[in-house]
Amino acid sequence: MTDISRRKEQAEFRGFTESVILIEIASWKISPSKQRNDITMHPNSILNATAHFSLAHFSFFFRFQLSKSLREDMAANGTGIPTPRSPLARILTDKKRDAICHDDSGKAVKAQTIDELHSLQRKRSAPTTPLEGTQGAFATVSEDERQRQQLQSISASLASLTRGTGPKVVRGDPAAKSPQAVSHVAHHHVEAPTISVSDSSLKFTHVLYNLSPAELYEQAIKYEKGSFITSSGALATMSGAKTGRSPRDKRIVIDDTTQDELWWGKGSPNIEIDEHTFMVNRERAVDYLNSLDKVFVNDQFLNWDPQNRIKVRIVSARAYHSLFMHNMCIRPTIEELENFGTPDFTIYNAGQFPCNRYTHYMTSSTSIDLNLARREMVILGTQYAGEMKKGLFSVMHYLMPKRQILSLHSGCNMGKDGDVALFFGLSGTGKTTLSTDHNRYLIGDDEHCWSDNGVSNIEGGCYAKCIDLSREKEPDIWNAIKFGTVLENIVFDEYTREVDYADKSVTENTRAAYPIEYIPNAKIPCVGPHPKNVILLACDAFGVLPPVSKLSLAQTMYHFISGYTALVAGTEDGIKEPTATFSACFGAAFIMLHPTKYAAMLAEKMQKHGATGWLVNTGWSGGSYGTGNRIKLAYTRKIIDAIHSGSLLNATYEKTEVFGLEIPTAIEGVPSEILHPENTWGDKHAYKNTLLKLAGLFKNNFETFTNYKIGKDNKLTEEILAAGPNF
Ligand SMILES: Nc1ncnc2c1ncn2[C@@H]1O[C@H](COP(=O)(O)OP(=O)(O)O)[C@@H](O)[C@H]1O
Ligand SMILES: C=C(OP(=O)(O)O)C(=O)O
Ligand SMILES: [Ca+2]
Ligand SMILES: [Mn+2]
Repeated sequence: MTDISRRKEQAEFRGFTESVILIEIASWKISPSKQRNDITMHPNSILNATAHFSLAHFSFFFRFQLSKSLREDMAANGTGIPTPRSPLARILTDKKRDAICHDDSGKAVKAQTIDELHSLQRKRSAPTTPLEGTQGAFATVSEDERQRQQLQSISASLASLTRGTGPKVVRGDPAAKSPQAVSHVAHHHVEAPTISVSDSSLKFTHVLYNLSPAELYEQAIKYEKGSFITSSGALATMSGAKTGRSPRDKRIVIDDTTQDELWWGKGSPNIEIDEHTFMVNRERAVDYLNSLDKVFVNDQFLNWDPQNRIKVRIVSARAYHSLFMHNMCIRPTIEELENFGTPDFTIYNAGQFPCNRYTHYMTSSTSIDLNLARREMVILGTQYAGEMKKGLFSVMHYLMPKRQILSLHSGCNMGKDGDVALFFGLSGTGKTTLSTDHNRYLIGDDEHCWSDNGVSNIEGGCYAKCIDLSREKEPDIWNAIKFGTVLENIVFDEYTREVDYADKSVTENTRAAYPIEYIPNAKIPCVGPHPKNVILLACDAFGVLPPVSKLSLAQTMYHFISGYTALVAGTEDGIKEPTATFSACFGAAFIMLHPTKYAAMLAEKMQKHGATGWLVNTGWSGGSYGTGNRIKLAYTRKIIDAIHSGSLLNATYEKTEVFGLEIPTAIEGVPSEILHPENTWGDKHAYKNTLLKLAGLFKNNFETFTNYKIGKDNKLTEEILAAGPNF
């Protein structure tokens, strides 16, 4: 049914119900009834009440229910006249005061005014830790003092670095004029600046600190255009002009330390800016945020490994951003929040405000700037929330390797026997889909750390692609899209608020961000033992990589450093060719050090813990994009099952030409003929040409890495160089 005809039908249906009820009410009015005395509410009152509702247009469902039962009744008694009985609950009238109805069913509410009545609705949260005992830094301070310190810390975050003082901050929504908020005003400013400084120093910045999802929903719906509640309870939002990340606008401050430590130059995601430019953008963001009525502040954690937890503060202007990060970072308990102290890293998200293109190094109106020395990130000119998530991931790619911990752009899950699998892959290759597995515990879908103690998730939530999402194929993700979940850039039915996941009108990159515990078999805390399987996912739109191959350690390293995937050319007209992407470590956009540093750590850990590497093609089979088809998700899941169970380790293998990949001859639940891609191609000549073409692309890409040594071992370096395609 088209949208227009559906709406027309809905309108007609409403019109129909409306006329039915008017007829019904009219017939009630004229029908004499013996039992009239028993009807405790005069039908005229019903008439008046209903007519009133009808005019107000609020009572659609009420009226629908009423008219439906009346229609059923008329059909049942065959008279066309409803049996005069009240469809509503009985209300007893006072016999003595005839014809006057009053409700004496309950006690009167203890309130003199409507405002007083409404003040009863919300009970104060009982958040505070008992002050006695060993509760950390704040154990000896009063609740007032603790709140003062917290506001001072936020004021310090928001301070202009040229004016020397922080803004005056006050807790709470400026729209809610509660006496408590006013009392904070008097006590909690940082310093009293004189009027000569500037008008901005006279103004208060209201801080909405770690709001709950319900509060953030209210903020979003009240103040942010494009915020709606969908039929499943998720919050639909729009990210504005940018519906994906802007890697070319990412900038890293180059200083004496980062100059030597980071990966710069060809292939690197790190484009430099100087310290001064960072400060210019930081000031721009801070001034913008302080000019607003209110800002959102989230204090949260990264990394479930308690020894390597990072405290992050996110200052943003939108409830959307605050709820997104609430879902994506680890949520502190009330006690943890009270003892939060100073953050290790701060994001200033002024995404609605552009950067100034007259500023040095700026090539567009968008800038995402990272300053590792200051431990700060500034976002200007993009509201896409994924920038915050992946920006923090970049930070972890710097901080963790310094502690000998490997940071991984991978999904991760664990079987009932404690067998852990990692799923590496670029965007859209299946990390989220395949790590979310009903038969296994989900540790995380995107960002992990591998330390001497095992694996830990960096995040507290998942960020799933929603395009063409179906309940049947991905039930756990489908069911996670409920109250609390942020749905970005999706399209929904105006009336029913049902999401149309097939609709790409806004973007193909529609997303859902939800807390990890929305997945029923999430492993909380999100940590696990050392991985047994390392699965490299490539969505090969050329259709020449096998659905699965077993890799040697050298091959695993070769493919890890290559980081290949091929995306379909997209929906644009005329472009038929798949486009190969090589992204070192399956996440070149986020790594900070040279790829070989991560590769060396991965090799060492895989060797030490005896993990097996696998290459899984979640892309095309039977021809390239345009001729063949994407490998069925059900088959990929069977392949992954066989890896997890260990049965694939013992399969019979044959070696492919060119890439030298070991491919199994049979897997339970997967048609054997698809396991060798050549079998699925009608045109064998085309297959060979495409295979050679892809091999050439691999070779070209790897040239940049041929001069590097991987780890301390010359032997491994040579093996890795030999592990690429041979032709
Ligand atoms: N054979 C397959 N294996 C994995 N994903 C598939 C397959 N076929 C289709 N898909 C779709 O591809 C997308 C993979 O995206 P996702 O798991 O979010 O990737 P990532 O987390 O790596 O960015 C999902 O929309 C999924 O439904
Ligand atoms: C959020 C992202 O991750 P992924 O697509 O890998 O899930 C991203 O790349 O912007
Ligand atoms: Ca609260
Ligand atoms: Mn993902």
